Amino acid sequence: MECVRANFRLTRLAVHLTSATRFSSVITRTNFSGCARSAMSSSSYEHELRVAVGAARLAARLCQAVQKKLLAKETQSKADKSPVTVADYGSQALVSWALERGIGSENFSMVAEEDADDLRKDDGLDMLLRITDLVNNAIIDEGLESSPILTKENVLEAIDRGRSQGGPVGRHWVLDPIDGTKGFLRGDQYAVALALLDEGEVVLGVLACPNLPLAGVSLQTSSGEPVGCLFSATRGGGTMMQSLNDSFAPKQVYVSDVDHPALACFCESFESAHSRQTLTDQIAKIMGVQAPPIRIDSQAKYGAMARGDAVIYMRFPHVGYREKIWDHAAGCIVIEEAGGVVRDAAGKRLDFSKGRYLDVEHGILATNPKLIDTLLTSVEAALKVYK
Ligand SMILES: Nc1ncnc2c1ncn2[C@@H]1O[C@H](COP(=O)(O)O)[C@@H](OP(=O)(O)O)[C@H]1O
Ligand SMILES: [Mg+2]
Ligand SMILES: [Mg+2]
Ligand SMILES: [Mg+2]
Repeated sequence: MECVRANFRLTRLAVHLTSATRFSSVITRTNFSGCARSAMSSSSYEHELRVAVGAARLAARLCQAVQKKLLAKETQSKADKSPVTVADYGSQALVSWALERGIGSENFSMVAEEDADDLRKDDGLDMLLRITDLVNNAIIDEGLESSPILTKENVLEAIDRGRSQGGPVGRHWVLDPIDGTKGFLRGDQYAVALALLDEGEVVLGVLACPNLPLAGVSLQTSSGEPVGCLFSATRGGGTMMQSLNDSFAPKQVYVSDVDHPALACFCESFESAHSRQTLTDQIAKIMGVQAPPIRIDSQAKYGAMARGDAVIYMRFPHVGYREKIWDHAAGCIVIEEAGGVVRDAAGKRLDFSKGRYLDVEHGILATNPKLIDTLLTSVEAALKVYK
């Protein structure tokens, strides 16, 4: 395994900095004139990137504060039985607030995982008050305002700005305020995942991963290592990684160029309910992958892969599950701009333009261009047996 790790390191090529990627965590209050807007719609998305990084970072700080002392009463069970915490809601409210402040409210559209329905009920009031406190404190701690500015009604509105249906026309922000809520509750990996869709294409993605080791994840990852990574990508601009607390400057990252399956390892969900791990074991076996999988929660996997920690990503939900765009949009561009390939099991690119859902054939795969054909052939062979 150590030899595999050494191989990963070799794939981390030259570090380079660009002015576009020297991010500031400050969120600017900007009202764009029509003229500024058309200049802004150039392909660089520099301003949007700066605002998105600031928003994701602000939300990640709230999540970190909550994860340290989460109480049982601060978690709800949604209609589909999945968990949602004060941090999921707080993160969504903060990102919504920060995006609107930085980008402007005209034509603002956001497709986000959470909504405020349960918080509007009588028994949601305690939780709403706690979220309102958390959000205001995060804004004050960041020095963005000097006193609380959001009422509980403002918080409800900010959360519910995420109800957009997305689609192929115009711009839509895509937010998973905490991806990997189960990992978050366990004290493991999670990510604040934010992407921008422009005319149906993902053009920007940010993944804030507060618990991801800076030095990389592997089967031997130990506790006590420095953690907290932020990945960001714009279409055509590459993928950058920096530390969440700014202790080192952004550097460009690349997927592994390992071209032999025997030297590759794959990553997948920690939760076996989220992906068919017996199927992925079979695919790995057919392919000739020898290392056991690295199992971690959330799109932190996409970030880890983008910097070469793992060579392959596989996700095969159980029959009947429909993927959502916020679970993959940011991760997908982070991998593609690091030189990787993301496909469904039929070899098609993921289409984020169809609304809130992401319809994929069987599952989602990612690897480098050298291994994608072998991976797809192995998937096809395994699916014939384990459909
Ligand atoms: N039965 C299921 N099958 C596949 N994915 C599921 C699932 N139930 C929940 N998920 C999704 O899996 C995401 C976590 O991904 P991972 O398995 O990579 O950690 C969850 O995101 P949230 O935690 O944002 O709800 C959720 O959207
Ligand atoms: Mg969820
Ligand atoms: Mg998610
Ligand atoms: Mg979530």
